[in-house]
Amino acid sequence: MNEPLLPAKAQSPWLERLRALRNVPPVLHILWESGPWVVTWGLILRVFVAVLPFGIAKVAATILNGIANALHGQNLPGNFWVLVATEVGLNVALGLLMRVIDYTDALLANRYTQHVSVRVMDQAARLDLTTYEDPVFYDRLERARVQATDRLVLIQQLGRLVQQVITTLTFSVALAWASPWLVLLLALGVLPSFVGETHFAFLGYAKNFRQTPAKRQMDYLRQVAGSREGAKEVKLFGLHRFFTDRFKALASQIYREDVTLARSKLLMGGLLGVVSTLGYYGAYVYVVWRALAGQYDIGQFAFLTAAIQQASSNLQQVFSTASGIADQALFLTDLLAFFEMKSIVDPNPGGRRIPESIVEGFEFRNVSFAYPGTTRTVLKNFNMKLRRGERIALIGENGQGKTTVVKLITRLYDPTEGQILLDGVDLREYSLEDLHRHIGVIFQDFVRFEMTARENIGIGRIEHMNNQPEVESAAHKSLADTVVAKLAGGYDQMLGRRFEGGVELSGGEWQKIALARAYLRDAQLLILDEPTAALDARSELEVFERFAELTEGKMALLISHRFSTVRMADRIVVLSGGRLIEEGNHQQLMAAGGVYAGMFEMQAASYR
Ligand SMILES: Nc1ncnc2c1ncn2[C@@H]1O[C@H](COP(=O)(O)OP(=O)(O)OP(=O)(O)O)[C@@H](O)[C@H]1O
Repeated sequence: MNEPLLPAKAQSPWLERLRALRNVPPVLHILWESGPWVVTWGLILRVFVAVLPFGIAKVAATILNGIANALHGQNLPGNFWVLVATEVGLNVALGLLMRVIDYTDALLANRYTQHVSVRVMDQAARLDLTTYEDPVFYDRLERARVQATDRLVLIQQLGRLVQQVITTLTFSVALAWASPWLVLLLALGVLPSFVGETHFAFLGYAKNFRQTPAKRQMDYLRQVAGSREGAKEVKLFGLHRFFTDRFKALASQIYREDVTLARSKLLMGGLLGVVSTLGYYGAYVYVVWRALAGQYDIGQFAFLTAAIQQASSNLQQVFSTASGIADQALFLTDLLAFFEMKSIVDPNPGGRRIPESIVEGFEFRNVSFAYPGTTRTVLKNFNMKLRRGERIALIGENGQGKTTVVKLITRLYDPTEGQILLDGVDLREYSLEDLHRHIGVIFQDFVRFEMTARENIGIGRIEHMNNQPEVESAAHKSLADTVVAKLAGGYDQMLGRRFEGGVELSGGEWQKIALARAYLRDAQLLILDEPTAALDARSELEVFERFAELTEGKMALLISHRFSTVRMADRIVVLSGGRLIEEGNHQQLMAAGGVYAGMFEMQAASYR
């Protein structure tokens, strides 16, 4: 997962390019899935459009011969005006069909974008947090996101390729019929520009690949300097210039690389273009020469020059479209690689069901843990039990591993060593989805969904989102009802300022809304990480009085730095350096006079 798809400077562009073509079949598959009917119709129309130019040139040649004969005193052929009408009809049909093709391409691009965007979202949700820690993953996700949209070009190119191949074949057969040299001359002229085109397409991709980390940084700077969240600090700390300078430095580095590539493309492209023009005119002069020798009548001459023009430009387009597809296929490497990524945490969908009524509870047994990609052990031989009906408070100084315990019990990560047991069975043996169904958790950095108040609460239990009495009861338990009462739109009030009509809440108000989410869940284990950090003293006391009633008979894990909250727990676990150093209830720990007692006294003293 960690190795980049391409080295910083690609060593073997041709090999990479050929390998990228492996992406075409899966992309065709995705296209087909996005809209089988649109694809089929698009193809049928392309075949018509591909053969029409041949018919048009043939009819034009016959018309020309008719005119030449008439000028030499012979009668016009009987069907002359029918031919003229056919010529006009074919050209009108061609124009119309091209428009219909544009329409089907646009439809397909729309469906493709939607289909792929949904797949990207599904896949991002399936992947575990471990994957999100990895910057390579982030770069890939970023590229995959871009690749999910804006693939109209690829769709058009695939369709055009079919069309161009057919048109080239029809005219090439006609030319080879007249003289195989003509086809050879044209092919020799076109080949060098194909090589040039694909070479630059590859260099372009490699460049974009290299630039992704810098572009991600630029996006970040743009966002932080221009967002509502960043605005306060950017202004007050005078960070504007600092951010723009950093942005400009990155932008000019990217600009230099872009210009270098564009220049060499201009030089080489121009040179190779001359070669193909020479090939084209070589074939043309050959036809002129044979016409002068009396081997072609005027109709044949006109047809052959049209055929040279059509075969040459279509052949050239076949190559450039193919190289464009290879180029686009290279870009899709990331999208497809992203689709194939697997979670490290095994969701075990067929695993055991969580008991409807947990008997013994959870147990951390000799658990050690280091975050992926790091070597520092955050938890060391950690042992802790959480019995049925128990309310545990986890305390410790910053960075001692409290939130990490929550991430492990919810299996956002798995322990590096040791086991977490639920009713004596390793947590990994249970279905992850079922585990999550039985846990209600609100993290310290809970999400403020820019949606309505009802949705913000309902997210705790999606199926009950529209069950008004339940949403209201959860809101009452967490004091969110007092927040909602002040909102003009009540439960349907949009929260946050991103969307029209939204109102911003204070930190404590958001926290009450988030708490309601946990209460709505009706889980066997309720986990609150700093649940009252933003609440005022009165709210905190009220929340906890209710909390005690609400968690009766359930398990609760509470992380807090406020001892007024902590002392209500049945058992307090003190973490230090990733180890459990003390445990007991408030009275026991105070009597023991250890770390807890010291911390408690310190906080109490600061209030006196
Ligand atoms: N995603 C991560 N990747 C690497 N290290 C991490 C990650 N998250 C946390 N850590 C490290 O793990 C240690 C424990 O973090 P944790 O969040 O569990 O602490 P905490 O006790 O909850 O702290 P606080 O009281 O500040 O919330 C910290 O030193 C932190 O740097």
